[in-house]
Amino acid sequence: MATYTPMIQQYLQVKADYQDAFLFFRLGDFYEMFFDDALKASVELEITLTSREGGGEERIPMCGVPYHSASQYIERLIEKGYKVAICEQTEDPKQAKGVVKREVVQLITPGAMMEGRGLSEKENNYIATFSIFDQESFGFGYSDLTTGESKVTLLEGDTELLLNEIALSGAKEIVISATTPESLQNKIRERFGGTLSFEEKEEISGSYQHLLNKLNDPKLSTTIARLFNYLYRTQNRSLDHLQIVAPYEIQQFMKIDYYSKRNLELTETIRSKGKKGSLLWLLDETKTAMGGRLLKQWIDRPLIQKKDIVRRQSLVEAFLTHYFERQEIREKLTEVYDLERLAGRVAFGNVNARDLIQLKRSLQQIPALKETISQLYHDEAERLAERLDPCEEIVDLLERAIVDTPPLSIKDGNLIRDGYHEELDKYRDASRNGKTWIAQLEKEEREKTGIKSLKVGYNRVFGYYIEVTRANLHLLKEGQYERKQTLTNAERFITPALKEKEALILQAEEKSVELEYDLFTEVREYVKEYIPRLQELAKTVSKIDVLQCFATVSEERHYVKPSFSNERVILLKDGRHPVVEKVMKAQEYVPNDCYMDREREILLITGPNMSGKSTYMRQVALMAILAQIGCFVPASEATLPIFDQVFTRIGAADDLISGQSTFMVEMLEANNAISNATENSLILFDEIGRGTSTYDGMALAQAIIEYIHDHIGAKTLFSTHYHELTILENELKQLKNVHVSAVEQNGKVVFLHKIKEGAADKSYGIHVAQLANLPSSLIERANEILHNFENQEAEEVEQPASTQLSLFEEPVVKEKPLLSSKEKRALERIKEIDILEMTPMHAMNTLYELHKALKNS
Ligand SMILES: Nc1ncnc2c1ncn2[C@@H]1O[C@H](COP(=O)(O)OP(=O)(O)OP(=O)(O)O)[C@@H](O)[C@H]1O
Repeated sequence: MATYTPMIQQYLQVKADYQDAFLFFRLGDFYEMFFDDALKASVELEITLTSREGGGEERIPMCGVPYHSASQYIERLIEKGYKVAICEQTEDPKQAKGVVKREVVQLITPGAMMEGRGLSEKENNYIATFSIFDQESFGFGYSDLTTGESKVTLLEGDTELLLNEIALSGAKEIVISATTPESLQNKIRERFGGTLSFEEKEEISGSYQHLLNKLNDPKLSTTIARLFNYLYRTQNRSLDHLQIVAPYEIQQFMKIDYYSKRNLELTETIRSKGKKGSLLWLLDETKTAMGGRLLKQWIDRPLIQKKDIVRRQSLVEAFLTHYFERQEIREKLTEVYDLERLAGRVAFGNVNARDLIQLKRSLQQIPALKETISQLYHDEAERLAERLDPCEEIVDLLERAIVDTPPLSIKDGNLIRDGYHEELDKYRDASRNGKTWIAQLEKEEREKTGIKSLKVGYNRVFGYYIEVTRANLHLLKEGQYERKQTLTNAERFITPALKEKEALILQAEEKSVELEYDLFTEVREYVKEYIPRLQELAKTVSKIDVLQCFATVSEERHYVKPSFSNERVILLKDGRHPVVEKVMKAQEYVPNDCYMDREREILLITGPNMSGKSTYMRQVALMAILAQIGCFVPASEATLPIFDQVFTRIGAADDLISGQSTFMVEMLEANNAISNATENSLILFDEIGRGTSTYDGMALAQAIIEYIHDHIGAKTLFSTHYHELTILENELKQLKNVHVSAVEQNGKVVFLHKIKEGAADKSYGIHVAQLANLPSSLIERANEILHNFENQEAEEVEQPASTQLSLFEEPVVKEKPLLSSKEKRALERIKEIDILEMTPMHAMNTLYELHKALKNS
């Protein structure tokens, strides 16, 4: 084995504990990386790879980043899903015997970071954990280190339920025990690509025991303890901002599985995976980062208790009907900084004076906010107003202590106000007096020497000096000043008195900078005591923000307050798809009604491609979700049941990740809906069965519809291309046909996007293909084939037809060659020939022509 230098040995020792992270090893002004870390980091960060001697036989690969700009490199690695261990010198090099002691002071990971580009201000940054109690019982929890929130629940069900919760949380990192089955670990990696981290310690530590007070099941406590142990171990600092852990039950909320959530594009679009184009994007009229995060949480978990929904609705109404107050509230909210994350940074110790000024400004908005909310004259709103805590003590302290525009750095002074601290004022006086003395000196020396251009200057190396230009040097007496530095055009001098003052000034300045830092830390510690109050305030402010946001969107987009039916009735008049409506120009969107009750549990939707079937189905689901998060809905009148669950099978864009065939995913999702839906659920099935052969698909589609009809009774919107299925209306009492209308004008299809009763009479697929500009010869050919199919069908119908489609027997399809138009013309010609009237020559010629025509067909 190579005998490395002591420093490299130290590196290897530290690195051994952080195998899965890049080790940023502090050497002077750089963080250096060695060996494999260096090879990998030089590629990932596009930095130069060098090497150094390290005692071994070969040179050691090395690369490094400057200490002062390290954060941007760290962020880049974290964004790519890596972890970074920060290893600092932990003793003064002057006192070190041998190699300076170094330790990892913080592990930065995708789920545990306090600042940086990877953090989106309107999104939580969750780190999750789970414990496996037995095959069908799991503990699942998650925290946001930036805000200090944590939640935990017990899940009774199979691993799919667990995977679904993980997916819904959107966690960037999952902390698990190394004993977690390999297959489950792989599934998590495949499906979510999040970083996995390991922590074995489940014992509850005293440092956070008090945060578990609300957890009445030890399983909940041990689950979240694993996560806290990981955070305490890797962060190595105060986590005083962690809040009391909130238990939750998934049954308290509308259940929308991860895939349905994606299909409905609730928080991101399927294609771009971005927020733009999602329901969240449409709704986001929040003014604060905290409000933005809460909005996303509300969309992720719609309510199912009528009283809770109605409470939100009535607040939204109060905000909506008070236009001017709402505008004022919105204005005030714009001035409110991210109190939640700020509280986290105060605890973490990385808050600066500018943050504190922003905290002060935010808190200064609270009294006016309180006042305006009281003017809504609404009981619930009044309760919100009462909970707004202006934390006057902090405002007062910050007002007295910190200057209005402090610098970014907290180590260079100029942060603390005059008059805040006597000793600091003394130092400042000393320094100011010294400077006045120097200004005075300049004046006196000019008079004394008669040199008008004589000046007193300062630089870091020589301190204060008197500068005289070369041309004026002759005016100085011999030995008047002590020569210090010669420049091309001037000489610089000092005097003992100047140096004496300089010492006083510099000493005072140094002392005041030190003192300012201490005072700032004191202020920060004081603010730390207020973290729980700030967090409470943040919660109330974010709630107000989301409620005003609902009111704003509802007003701007003309939404109505839905009422809730205990009779499981859906009545939507002039319903619109909120997002499609927004991206379309005004008035272009065609509103549609939807009526469903106990007699109309299933709507079978037919209509041409592109006519708006999916849009219609989605708009019903989105309205249900909007209603259950407490927002108003895009319709002129709306009554809805409270749905316990929403299931969808729409589109196929998202199936690639799981590595299953589209059809398999389609069936898995259908199964998921069928086995979990109740009569209080909403099911959207968009062209189920399309992924297999026509007859298979049709058979499955029909069987699924029958099953839902006979055994579940969930409200179901089922769109299909199989016109044959429309006869089901005759047999299934609660199924009704509706269609999206289209008309044909001059051989082209015009979509009306209007939902009408009854089945569509025609499919317009080829017209749509024409719209998509497929070659005209191809379109012509498709029309021909269609024509043939239709003739063929007509012939088949002439045979005795069964009233129901035969589902499980292979239907008899006559083998018939399909003829091209040329062939058809040739046949027609043969039919028309009167052979008896032909000469042999004429017959030969005709045969030749027919052969020629058919040869190229
Ligand atoms: N009510 C409406 N008003 C105006 N435009 C609409 C409406 N509904 C849908 N559209 C427009 O029609 C397009 C096609 O809609 P959608 O995807 O819902 O059709 P589809 O019938 O489900 O089609 P396919 O059968 O091919 O999946 C949408 O992108 C939208 O631009």
